Order: sequence, then C-alpha cells, then structure tokens
Amino acid sequence: MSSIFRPIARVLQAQYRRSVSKMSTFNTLNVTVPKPFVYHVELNRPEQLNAQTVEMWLELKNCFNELNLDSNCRVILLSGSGRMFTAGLDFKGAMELSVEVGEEEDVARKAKLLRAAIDKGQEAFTSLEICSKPVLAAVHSACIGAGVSLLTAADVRYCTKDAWFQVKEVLLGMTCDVGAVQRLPKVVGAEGTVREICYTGRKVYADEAQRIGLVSKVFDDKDSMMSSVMEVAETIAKNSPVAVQGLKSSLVFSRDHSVQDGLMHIAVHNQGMLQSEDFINGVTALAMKQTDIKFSKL
Ligand SMILES: CCC/C=C/C=C/C(=O)SCCNC(=O)CCNC(=O)[C@H](O)C(C)(C)COP(=O)(O)OP(=O)(O)OC[C@H]1O[C@@H](n2cnc3c(N)ncnc32)[C@H](O)[C@@H]1OP(=O)(O)O
Repeated sequence: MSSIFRPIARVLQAQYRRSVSKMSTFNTLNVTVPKPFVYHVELNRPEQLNAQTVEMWLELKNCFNELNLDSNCRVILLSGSGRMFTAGLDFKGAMELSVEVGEEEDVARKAKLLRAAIDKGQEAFTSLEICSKPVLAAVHSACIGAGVSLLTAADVRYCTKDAWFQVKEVLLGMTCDVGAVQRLPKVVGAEGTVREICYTGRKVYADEAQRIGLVSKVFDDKDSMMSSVMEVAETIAKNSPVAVQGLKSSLVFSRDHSVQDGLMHIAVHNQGMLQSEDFINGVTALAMKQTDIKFSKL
C-alpha cells in the first residue's frame, strides 16, 4: 500500500474495530470477526469436547440475538474449537439437573425444572433460525446428540471427511427434544432415512451425510474447510444485506408453510424492500455494467 494511504487505512481500521467491539464476551463461546461483516462463533469448551451446558445454551441464544441486531454482521460461521465440533449434552450438567429434580417431591415441580432446561436448549438452537443472517456450520470430527439439533438450525452445513453425526438420544433412554426430530426431516427430506437414524442412534459418517443432504460439501481437513467456508461467507457478505436477510426470512417461512402462503409472505415483504436503496443501486449498477457494488450496513 502506498504510504499516502496508510494513515487513512489505519483510521478506517480503528473505526472498524471500534464499531465491532460492542459484542458481549462469553464463557463458552469465542466470537471473532475474521473479515468485514463475517462473524465467527466457535463453541469453546475444548477440554470437554464442546459438550453443551445450560450456560452454553443461554450464551448461544444471547449471541445470536445480538448478531441478529448487529449491522456489522452479515453472515456467521459456526464451528467448534479443539478436537471435536461437539460431544452433545454435557453429562455433568445433566447429572446435576437429575439431582435437582430428585430433590423435588412433587411431579409438577420436577416437570417444571425439566421443562425449563428443555426450553433453554430449544431456544438456543431456534435463535440461529430467528437470526436474520445466514449461519454456515462447519463440523470437524464428531457432532453428537444436541449437536445435531444445533446443526440442523443452521442454514448450510459442511464437514471434514473424518466427521460423524449421531442422534444419540435414544441410546440414553430419551426422546430427542431440542430440534433434530423437527428439523432433520426438513433438511434431509428422506423421512425413512431420518427415522432409521433416530430410532437406531447409529453414526452417520461424512460420505452418507453428504449423500442424504445433511452437509453440502466434505473437505479433507478442518483448515481447508474453514478457508472454503470463509470464501462462501465473504461472497454472501458482499451481497445486499436487504436481499440476503429477505431470502433467509422467505426460505424459513416457506419451509413451514404452503407455496401460496410463502408467495404472499414474500410479496408483502418485497412491496416494502423493493423501495430500498439496495435494489435501486443494484439495478443501476447492472445497467451500467458495474460489478463491485458496496451496500450500506443494515
Ligand atoms: C434437557 C436435555 C435435552 C438435551 C438432550 C441432549 C442429549 C444428547 O446430546 S445425547 C449425547 C450425549 N453425548 C454423548 O453421549 C457423548 C459422550 N462422549 C463420548 O462418547 C466420548 O467422549 C467421545 C466419543 C465424544 C470422545 O471420546 P474420546 O475417547 O476421544 O474422548 P474422552 O476421553 O471420552 O473425552 C475427553 C474429555 O471430554 C469429556 N467429555 C466427553 N463428552 C462429554 C460430555 N457429553 N459431557 C461432558 N464431558 C464430556 C470427557 O469426560 C473427557 O474429560 P476428562 O475426563 O476431564 O479428560
């Protein structure tokens, strides 16, 4: 870079750092901004193989709610630190909850405690879907139990060739209750395959995960996965945030409604959003054969 521009670049970088430094910090998550408009959320309990505690669920919910409102964020990468994506529900936390439940005499009080924990898990994973920014999940090694529920709430999934997935709850004597049963059939489509995976609790390895559509692409290792997923994220981040967030809202709504309802939803959305400067600038750039449009924050 020419020396004339260096001071300007420094000021811009400082402004950029200041504008992204408002994000909360978390005990169980590591949140960074590797590229402009690209946020990286890492599950960060590596010693426990990113096993999920109630604290992690609360932090996931708070994190994705914050990112939803953060105009510096246009796309989110989700991965796990250490040697595994996630080992699912934290068994120490689960045992503590059983003790707490055991201390209550009455069935209604016991149920209330259990319901609160289930709700926290469900809300944590649903926050990825409520978040208007696309979430790209990158799985290495294992994704077990509650991990699959988390994963199916992401927009796009990738994995390494050594990855495996397991809806393991049935092997623990419980019905999976935090999202995989509801979302996996919508992600994979093949209902019989999903039921077999859930009823048996068997492992699904990377090649099958790709074949059934659980992941979009399989990579040789974590490094190559992260750099490719980062490229996808950067491409999304360059697009109009009005258009991308409208797409997510329409895709999620249309998945759960009839075609006619989905069409009505996007018509109402776009009667407003086609008045946005993003559309005007996009069409003008197209007419003038300009390719590099910079869209304002949203
Ligand atoms: C209201 C609740 C709704 C939600 C329900 C959700 C249910 C589920 O998620 S079901 C799935 C539960 N998870 C499991 O069954 C996985 C248990 N872990 C394993 O099978 C193995 O650890 C694994 C195959 C993942 C890895 O094996 P490896 O030999 O490579 O490592 P380990 O020596 O076993 O583990 C290393 C340290 O990590 C700790 N750890 C592993 N899993 C968990 C976990 N789920 N919760 C808490 N901690 C976990 C393990 O204890 C080791 O720690 P340390 O002994 O201190 O070194």
